[in-house]
Amino acid sequence: MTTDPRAGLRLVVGAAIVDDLEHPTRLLAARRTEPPALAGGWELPGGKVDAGESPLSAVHREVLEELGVTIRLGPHLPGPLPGATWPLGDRYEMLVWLAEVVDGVPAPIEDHDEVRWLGAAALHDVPWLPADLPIVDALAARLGGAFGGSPKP
Ligand SMILES: Nc1nc2c([nH]c(=O)n2[C@H]2C[C@H](O)[C@@H](COP(=O)(O)OP(=O)(O)OP(=O)(O)O)O2)c(=O)[nH]1
Repeated sequence: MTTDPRAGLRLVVGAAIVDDLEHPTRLLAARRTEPPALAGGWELPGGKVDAGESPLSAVHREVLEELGVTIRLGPHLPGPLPGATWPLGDRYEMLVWLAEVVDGVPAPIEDHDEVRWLGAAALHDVPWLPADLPIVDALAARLGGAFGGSPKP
């Protein structure tokens, strides 16, 4: 018998908020304040899907709670796991959508102390949480190089 090493991962949802879904030039990054082990790391706004909640409801709820904005979702940014999710360590997997703001101005209301719009040249200027690095690289590729890619070794 085989066991799926990813079975039982808790689902997290994340929004890759860009300035314009049709013509993206900047990505919104948010700096975490909690827990201490992750504080100071930059991430996509989002969070855990609550019991009985749909992933769609969860991503809208989390972004509104954290940044005070309403978003419109674009396509998924598919990850490598079976559900097109991205691995976040060995406890979580994250479903990511591209998104844009339709109401409000993003502010670090809850769980973050800074938000920043990153253009192509600055995409890797912030210390992303380790699990987010491949996601940021995929965003760069997906968006046609508008954001640039990882620095070449
Ligand atoms: N939201 C989010 N979480 C991420 C990212 N990258 C990453 O490793 N994580 C981790 C951090 C956490 O361990 C976990 C998500 O939990 P969270 O703390 O954001 O969830 P939440 O807002 O529902 O928090 P809580 O109410 O349970 O405290 O995934 C990311 O880009 N966005």
